[in-house]
Formats: sequence, structure tokens, C-alpha cells
Amino acid sequence: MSVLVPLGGDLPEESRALAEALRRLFDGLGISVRRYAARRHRDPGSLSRFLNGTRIPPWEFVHDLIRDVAEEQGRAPTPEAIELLRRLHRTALACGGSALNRVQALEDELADADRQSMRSAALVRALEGALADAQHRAADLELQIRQLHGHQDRSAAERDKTLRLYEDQVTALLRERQDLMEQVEALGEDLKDAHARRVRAERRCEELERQLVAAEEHGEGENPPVADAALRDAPPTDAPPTDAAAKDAVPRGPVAEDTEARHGLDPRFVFGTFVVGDTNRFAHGAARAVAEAPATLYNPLFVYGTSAIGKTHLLCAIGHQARRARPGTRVRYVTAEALADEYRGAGRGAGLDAFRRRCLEPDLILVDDIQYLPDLGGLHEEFRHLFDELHGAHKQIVVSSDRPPKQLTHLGDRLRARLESGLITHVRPPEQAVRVTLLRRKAEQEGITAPPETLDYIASHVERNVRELEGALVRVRAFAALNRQPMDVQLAAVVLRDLVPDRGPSREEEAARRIIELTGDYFGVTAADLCGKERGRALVTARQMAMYLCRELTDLSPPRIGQLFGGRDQSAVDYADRKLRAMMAERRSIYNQMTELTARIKAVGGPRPDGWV
Ligand SMILES: Nc1ncnc2c1ncn2[C@@H]1O[C@H](COP(=O)(O)OP(=O)(O)OP(=O)(O)O)[C@@H](O)[C@H]1O
Repeated sequence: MSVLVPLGGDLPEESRALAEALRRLFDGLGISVRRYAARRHRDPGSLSRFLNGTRIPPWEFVHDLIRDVAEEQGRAPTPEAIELLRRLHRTALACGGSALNRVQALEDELADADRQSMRSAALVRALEGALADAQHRAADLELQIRQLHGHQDRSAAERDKTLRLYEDQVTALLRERQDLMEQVEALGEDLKDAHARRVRAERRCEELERQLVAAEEHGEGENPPVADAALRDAPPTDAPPTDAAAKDAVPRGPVAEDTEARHGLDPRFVFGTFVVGDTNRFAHGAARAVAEAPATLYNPLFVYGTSAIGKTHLLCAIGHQARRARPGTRVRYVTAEALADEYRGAGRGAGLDAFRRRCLEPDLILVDDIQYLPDLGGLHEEFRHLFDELHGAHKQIVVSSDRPPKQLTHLGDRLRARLESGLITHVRPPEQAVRVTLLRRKAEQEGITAPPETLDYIASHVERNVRELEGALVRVRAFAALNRQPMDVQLAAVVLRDLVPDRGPSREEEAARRIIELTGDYFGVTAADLCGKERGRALVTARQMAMYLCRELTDLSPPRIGQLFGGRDQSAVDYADRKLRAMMAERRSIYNQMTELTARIKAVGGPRPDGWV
């Protein structure tokens, strides 16, 4: 029988809930903690801590336990049971508060995103194969048809004869060709969807990797849990400290967190922190009007523009303001991608009904990035019906996209017509004055002291994307700190040289490219693989080695190296550096490979002036 350890009274509720569920599962095994620990080669002490809620186990442990119990009882675990425990586990980690919990949660999430990315990649490959097959077959048919027509063209007498002879065949071929063309078109659409999904899954992986690196750095050596409240009440790192922001700011703390989780609005994105200029004044005005009087003026409101110019910010600001103006307003912010996931998970019958209820519940629904809404065999039509019902019930709909409705051809004419039926506003990349204000704010938040001319310089060189703009400031500051130099325009110019396009590759860049090629040759993969997104274990290690070598053997900055590796972030390069150092110290095989590879690179010779090769 299991040894039941009493749950501690002062544990966070989430850990208690998880521990209780684990204990119930464990009871299903009908053996003691000690025997189970021996069977699974685990420490009985930590097993007891998992079961009494004083430590949160890794997800693999929970998963193993589910499987063992199911085996013991002779039936497979239901997906619902697994999903329920998964949710409990995530919640417990999120509320656990320690840096270790956060790292673990991120690792779990990364593994999920990784699986999703691999599934999408496999789907893309399968669709590409099917599409190529269909196209070949269509070309084949075309040839056959032309040959038959050729027969017919020989002479009038012969044509009549051959026509009769081949008529059935030609008709059959034409029909098959028509079917194939339709198939090709459908496959092309599916492929586009799969590509988009894959890109998003990869972006998610990269984002999670960055967070993981940051969490690992932050949590190095840290084991004692941070107080829950302290963690949750901490202000967001980039919350602007302006008066306007403070006035608009959404109250934080456990209660606010709970409601944020439900309506999905980012607490930082309020009107008070939105900088208005000529390029977004109209969109901002429309957004304010909708927030003050939902479903009266512009319904739907459609906001479009390129990446990172404040669309999500505006959508969330509408949501916050509507809730503030009319407490009790039910708001929901959702990305098209999340909506699609929900639809996919809903299935048919009761699941679909629940999905519809959730969508129809809010008084104000904000759908971000509608261009990513896949059809999934019916979602476009479903969304159209939901749109009609929401609109008919005088509920406000706000939609964002990277292009105007006219160009959203894949959504179909009827859905597009609805998106066009309200007010359409275009947000353009911010002008210089707005960019400078954004930089000044960012500098204030981050405690960066930079002369105005440096901010002007950065703003005039990074024009199209606010994320990149703010990233540039952070990079200039980091570079200045590392080199103990003032943040003047000359230094900014050096750093931004890496970011500003239209330069031919420098000698250093050529050297890095050579390193990438030679590393690829060494591991039997191409340079494109190393700079690509595939994430097999062997490929990841090879990629990290190449990054490490670029860092060691060239003078390129980490951000520039990241860019050469398919536009990766500096954190990926830093992570590769740390990981490789650790691996070389621990594994002789890696040390040997690095030595051999370095020798090969040096032997081949290269363009670097100081003679490294
Ligand atoms: N005018 C602005 N005022 C204040 N912050 C802004 C403004 N424009 C963009 N930002 C900031 O830039 C970042 C990116 O903006 P946001 O996420 O809203 O972009 P987006 O247009 O939705 O991009 P994407 O299409 O890639 O999702 C956010 O931190 C946002 O607060």
C-alpha cells in the first residue's frame, strides 16, 4: 500500500491540488512509495515530497506515473485525464514561484512547441511531396492529351478515325486533369497554411529558448522559492513610468492576474503608453472611440499594418479602456492562431458547442493577426457565423491583420466582406518623432542615459519596426557597457552597422560564412541546414558549434552572428557559447571534434586580416 504523507497546511493551493491528484493516481498502483521508487530508480525522499506537495515533480514523472497506473489497471489513460493533470502541473509550476519552477515550466513548454514545430515540418514535407506528385502527374497528362490531339491533327480523314478511337480516352484524361488541378490548388492552400503554422511554431520555440536562457541565468544556483506575492506583484520590466501610463495602468496583483488570464489582455498595452503620431493618429482615434462606445460607431473595426507597429497594443488598449469605462464589460482578446487551436481541440458535438459559447460570451472580442486564421475544414465558415451572431447581438468586434481585408483572399469572399463592412484603418510605421519618443521612454524604463543625438541617430536608422528599434537601443547600451565607452553617435554607428541593410558582406562575414560551410561539411549537412530551423539534436549541436566557432574565430558581434544564422537572436549565440564550453569540459568526443574542426578551418585559410586562418 502507498504511504500517504499528510499535505502541509501552508502550501500554495495549486501544489496541493496537484499533489492530491498524484496521490490519488499513486493509490491506483497499490504499492508502497519505496517499492515504486525502487522500480523506477528514483529517490523515495523526492517521491514523497512530490506526493505531499512540497516539491513539484517534472512533467516526465507525472507522465510516467499516469502510464504506470494505466498499465497496472489494464487500460490506456484517457487524453482528458492527461490534459487535466498537465493543466494542474502547469498551474502549480506557474504559482510555485521559484526560478527552478520557471525554468521547468519553460522547458515543458519548449518541448511542446518543439513537438508542434516538428509536426508542422513533417506536414509541410508531406504536403510538398504530395503537391510535387500531383504536379508531375498533371504534366504527364498534359503531354498525353497533347499527343492525342497531335494524332487528331494529322489529316482530316485520319482525325475522324482517331477521334472516334481516342474519344473516351481524351475525355477520361481531361477529367483526370481537371481533378488533379483542383487537388493541386487545395494542396497549395494547405501547404501555405502548414508553412505559416510552422513559422509560428518556430518563432514560439525561439521565443521560449530566449526565455529559458534568461530564466536559467536568473535562476543560477537559486533554489529557495521566491514568495508568491512578490513574484506576481513585480511590475513588468518594461512598464513605462510615465504619468499617463500610471493613470491608465491596469492594477496588478493576484486578482488582476486572474482576470488578465481570462480576458487575455497584455497589461502593458494601454492607451496611456501608446505614442500617437501622424502615422497612427486615425487608428488611435478610432480605437478610442470604439473603446468608449462599443458596437455603436465602427463595428467591426479593422486595424492593419506591418509587423511591430502597435496593432496588438491598440487592440489591448481598447479592451482595457472598455472595461474601465463600463465595469462588467466582458472582453476577450485572442489571436487567430489560438482561436484555431481551440477550434481544433473542440472537435464536433458538445466540444464545438462549448467553443461557440466561449466565442459568443464576450461583449467585446479582439481578434489579433486574422491573417493566420486557417480553415481547418470549416473554421472560416464557423468564424463567419460567429461574426454574424456577435454583430447581430450588438457586440463589438475588432480585428487586426498584417494586410487589408481585400488581400485576405484565403478567408473567402463572404468572410472578407464582413471584415470590410465596418471601419478599416491603416497603421503605418511610426515617423521619426514617434520613434524618438519611444526610444526616450525605453531609455527611461531601462535606466539608460543616452544623449539625444544618439537617440535621434538610432531612430533614423531603424525605421520600420518598434521591436527592432527598442532592441537597437538595448544593443547600443550593452556594447557601450562592455567596452566602457560613452553611448555616443560613433558607437551607435558601429553597433547599427550590423543592423542596417544594404552593405556587402564584410571580410569578417565572409570568414563566418566559411566557418559555417566547413562545419556543415564536417557534419555532412549543408550551410542552409545550419542556418535553418530544423531542430534535430545532432543538427542543433552542429549549429551551436558553428556559432561558437564564429564567435571565437571572428570579430563579429553576437547579434550579427545570430543574423547570419538565419536571423537568430543574440541570446541563441550566447547560449551556444555557454553550452559548448560546458560540453567541451564534460565530453571528450565534443572536445576532439572541436579541435579537429578548428584545425580544418585554419588549414583551409581565409580572408581575415590578422591571420587566424
Ligand atoms: N505607437 C506606439 N506607442 C507605444 N508603443 C508602441 C507603439 N508602436 C509599437 N509599440 C510597441 O512595440 C511593440 C510591438 O507592438 P505590437 O505587438 O503592438 O505590434 P504589432 O503591430 O501587433 O506586431 P505583430 O503584427 O508583429 O504582432 C510593443 O511593445 C508595443 O508596445
